[in-house]
Amino acid sequence: MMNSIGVFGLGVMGANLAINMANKGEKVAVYNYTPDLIETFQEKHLHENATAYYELTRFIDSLEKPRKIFLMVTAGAVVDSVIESLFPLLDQGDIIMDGGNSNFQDSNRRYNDLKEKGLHFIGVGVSGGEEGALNGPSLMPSGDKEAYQQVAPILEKIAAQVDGKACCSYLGKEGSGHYVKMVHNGIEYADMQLITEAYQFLRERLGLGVNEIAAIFAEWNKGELESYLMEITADILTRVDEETNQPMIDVILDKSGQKGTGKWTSQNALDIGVPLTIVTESVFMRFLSNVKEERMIAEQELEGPAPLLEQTDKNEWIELVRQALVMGKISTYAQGFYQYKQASEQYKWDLQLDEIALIFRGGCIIRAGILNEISNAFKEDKELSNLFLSPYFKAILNKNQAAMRKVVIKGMETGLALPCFNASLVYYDGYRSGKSGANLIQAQRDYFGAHTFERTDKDGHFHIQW
Ligand SMILES: NC(=O)C1=CN([C@@H]2O[C@H](COP(=O)(O)OP(=O)(O)OC[C@H]3O[C@@H](n4cnc5c(N)ncnc54)[C@H](OP(=O)(O)O)[C@@H]3O)[C@@H](O)[C@H]2O)C=CC1
Ligand SMILES: O=C(CO)[C@H](O)[C@H](O)COP(=O)(O)O
Repeated sequence: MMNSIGVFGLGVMGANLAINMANKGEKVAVYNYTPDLIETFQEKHLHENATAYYELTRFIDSLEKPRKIFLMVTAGAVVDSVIESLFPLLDQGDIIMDGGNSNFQDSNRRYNDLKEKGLHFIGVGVSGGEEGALNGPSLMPSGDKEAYQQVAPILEKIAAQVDGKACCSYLGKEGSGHYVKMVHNGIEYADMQLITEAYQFLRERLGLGVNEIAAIFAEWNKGELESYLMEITADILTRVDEETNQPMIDVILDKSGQKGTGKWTSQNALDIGVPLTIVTESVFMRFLSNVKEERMIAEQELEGPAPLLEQTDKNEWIELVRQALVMGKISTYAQGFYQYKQASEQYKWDLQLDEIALIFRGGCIIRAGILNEISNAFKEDKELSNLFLSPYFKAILNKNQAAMRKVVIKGMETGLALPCFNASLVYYDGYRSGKSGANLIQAQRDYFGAHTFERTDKDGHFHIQW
């Protein structure tokens, strides 16, 4: 019997996706560039529906036509070299899916190159980590719709399911699926940083212990802040290091890694003219975290205010921080979904924002209760530009902005950097200002560079001798 799909790449994600497919009844062929991971797969994941191949030709020949091959390899040049190795073995109409965190511009190129050669390329954003890959990830596929329809029964079956709906939908042409995944990761960075800022405020300014904070986060996770990241953070804070008996969080070095998708999201926001300040601050904070040695010196050299809040009602501050976190989260999604809207218009992708929010509800790292409301907001008003203006979110922001101000001011007064909380508030105040300061910018530009300006009282572009 022929295999219905082939998985190329048996690292963390590929092996688990292959087993997910096998568990759902697909006959899966698996292959890896080096034999070690094939052996590991056979030892760890023996499955009646999964067959491992050590030779690429046999792997390809075992697949039903049109062949469906799911690549789960390191993003970047590796994807091109794998496609090159596959190309001579494939026939017209075969379908290559790339599930890695590929740059959407690479996916645009691969889509067009393969189309010219008579092959289909489907970029599939995958989120959910190891556990999601095995039990149901969020999948963000794009490419030719007809090609997608041929793989849809498999992808929609292996994806997470929420309220009877698969967390997998055709998103649009070219590399739009990888674009959606990229911005997903940007939101992920910002959400992680916002939770971290809430944690730092509670720990370093209110003086709460990790177990108290774990309990607070677990409680918050039952309400407006319900999300996977909130849930795992509460869990992380309860973990004790077996070697030192200290909270695990206190023995982890405060230098953050990153693979680049957050940075790409910010770079693209600059390219297409979107104010993505919260994600960008979170990327910058990861960079700043990495100069640990310099920060340790600066801590001794540079002055700041007394760090702890005195004579304070802790419960009142805990609630203020919760409200600030809700506002930060809404602001992050507002900016991220605004980026989707702008990208969709500029790249002519016709992204459906309500659908994107739906497929993020299960399987992925940013899954959160708020996504139902985000989907509703864009479903109710297809022209909605910014979530801030939807009735549901407007009401929350009008209520929570006062709390955000108090937390941000207290952070500044006590010398605690809260870049993402601060960026949320700056964005909120900037967005709700009918009058910006850009008239002065325009005057300056015209003064030094004769760049012209528009007037408030008549049409046209004007330049004056200053
Ligand atoms: N880990 C996660 O949580 C998530 C990861 N992703 C993305 O999925 C992709 C895979 O990630 P993950 O499984 O974690 O990574 P791993 O490092 O576990 O696996 C990488 C895979 O790529 C293969 N590979 C590396 N170099 C080459 C090469 N030159 N030619 C052919 N194959 C090669 C490896 O094979 P070999 O051992 O033979 O080198 C291995 O199968 C990445 O793009 C990642 O960004 C997406 C969502 C979540
Ligand atoms: O795509 C993912 C989750 O959605 C990966 O876990 C990704 O590696 C996370 O990004 P980074 O390593 O840059 O923090």
